[in-house]
Amino acid sequence: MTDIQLQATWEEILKNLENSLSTRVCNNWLKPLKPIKLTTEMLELGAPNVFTKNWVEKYYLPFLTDSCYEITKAHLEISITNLESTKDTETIYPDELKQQQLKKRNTRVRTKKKATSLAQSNDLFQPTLTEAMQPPSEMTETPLPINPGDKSSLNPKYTFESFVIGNSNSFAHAAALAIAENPAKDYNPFFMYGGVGLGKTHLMHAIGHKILQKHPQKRVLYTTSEKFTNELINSIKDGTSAAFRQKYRNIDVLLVDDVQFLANKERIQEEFFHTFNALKDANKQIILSSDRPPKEIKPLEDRLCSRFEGGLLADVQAPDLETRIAILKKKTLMDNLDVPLDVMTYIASHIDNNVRELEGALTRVVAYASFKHYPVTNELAVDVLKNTITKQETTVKQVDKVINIALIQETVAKYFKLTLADLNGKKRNRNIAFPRQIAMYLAREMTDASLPRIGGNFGGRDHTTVMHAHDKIKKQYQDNPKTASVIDEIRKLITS
Ligand SMILES: Nc1ncnc2c1ncn2[C@@H]1O[C@H](COP(=O)(O)OP(=O)(O)OP(=O)(O)O)[C@@H](O)[C@H]1O
Repeated sequence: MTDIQLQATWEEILKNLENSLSTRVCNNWLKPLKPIKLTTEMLELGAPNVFTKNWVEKYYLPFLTDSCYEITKAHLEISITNLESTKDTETIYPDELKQQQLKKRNTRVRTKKKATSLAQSNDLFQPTLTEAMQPPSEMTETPLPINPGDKSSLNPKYTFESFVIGNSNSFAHAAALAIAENPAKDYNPFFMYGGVGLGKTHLMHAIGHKILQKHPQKRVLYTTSEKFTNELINSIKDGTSAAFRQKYRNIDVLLVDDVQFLANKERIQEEFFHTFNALKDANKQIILSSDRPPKEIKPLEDRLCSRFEGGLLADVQAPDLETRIAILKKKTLMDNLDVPLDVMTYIASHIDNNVRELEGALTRVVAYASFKHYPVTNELAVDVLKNTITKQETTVKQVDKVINIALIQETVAKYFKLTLADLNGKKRNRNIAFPRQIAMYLAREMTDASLPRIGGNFGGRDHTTVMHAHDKIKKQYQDNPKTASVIDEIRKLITS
């Protein structure tokens, strides 16, 4: 049989496998195999590494045998050879491999125990371990190894183009872009932190995409600290630590989300520390995210904490009103949804500290409208979201008028002929700072919103800034008739 015939037969076998296995499994595990020899008795395949060989033998051999029969109508024995040079592997992990060979028979029992005791040392491991004992899951497994240019760990929707920049995330965005342009140059590691649903994951993926656009041969892997943990436990269980290390140390850009889950997991932290060092020493880019800064991840080994802090830290805060509206506008544009601006303003002014929830609210309103064949209106949004939006955030001063921070900001901005961006922005000149303080004062007086919530709506400002503005304007209202009449006039506009 010629090489071309061999290749064509193998391709037929592969194509036929797609009827019984998912594309992802075929792509990750079976397509990397190379046909070496086909006789009437056997098919010899080459695996790129020992891990793939073991994995395919363990889980996919019956599928291969069946598919071979369907194509060749012969009962072939499948033999898989590890194509990776043993010499090279030994240079990298001599101890691991020797140990593996020596302990081959006992490994399974002992490593299973080891994984179990690891798991028992921390409750958080319990579901993780259960998961680890399962056959490969398409959702949790990442391919081994990572191929150059492989984008499969990245969400195609999370790009720089779909990310809205505002005061709350401009620093993190600028840093992310700089790193994407020049990976492993100035900011390594890059550590992003901030509350839930504020765009950290989105930015991480955007970096990955951009790097691959510029350098299509780079190996980029996005993962979470939980996945890292699962894979490590799996590798201990299966005696494949060498393959685990090879995977994680043989990439150009490692993006690890939610590293706060490393807290309290000593053994995982140790492995992560070595992975981190290996990549850093090889001048590879590391990007991390967490819901809190490194110092607040506890307990976290000091050496790991100091490494996390050794690069660039960037916090991502809750977006201000303008950014929230812009995010909704972008989403409607991208998803081709027809939503009036006042509906977006209503949603954005009520859901202010989680973009995921903000997008969810928009989706619910649009879905409900389309399901019922209603037009998307403010009344509909109020109705659909009535259980999501707590009454605390708004005060109904008149029977049919809802007064909220957004309305106050819009009215004040209009009165002083400013843009919302100015009112909520960073500029401090008196013709902007004074209206801003009036708006903060009115927000405090006319709604039940808390000081931090008001501050968050004014470009992510601190509650003490709101307190100061409120006290100052309150005093002026009492002492200065001109200021008092301006405020009364604005108040009337708001309630009218
Ligand atoms: N500035 C933004 N522009 C566009 N979309 C955004 C922005 N910020 C967040 N999102 C969207 O909000 C959703 C949640 O963002 P993401 O998952 O990145 O948050 P996160 O900070 O990683 O949260 P978590 O800590 O829960 O993982 C995503 O759909 C993301 O695309």
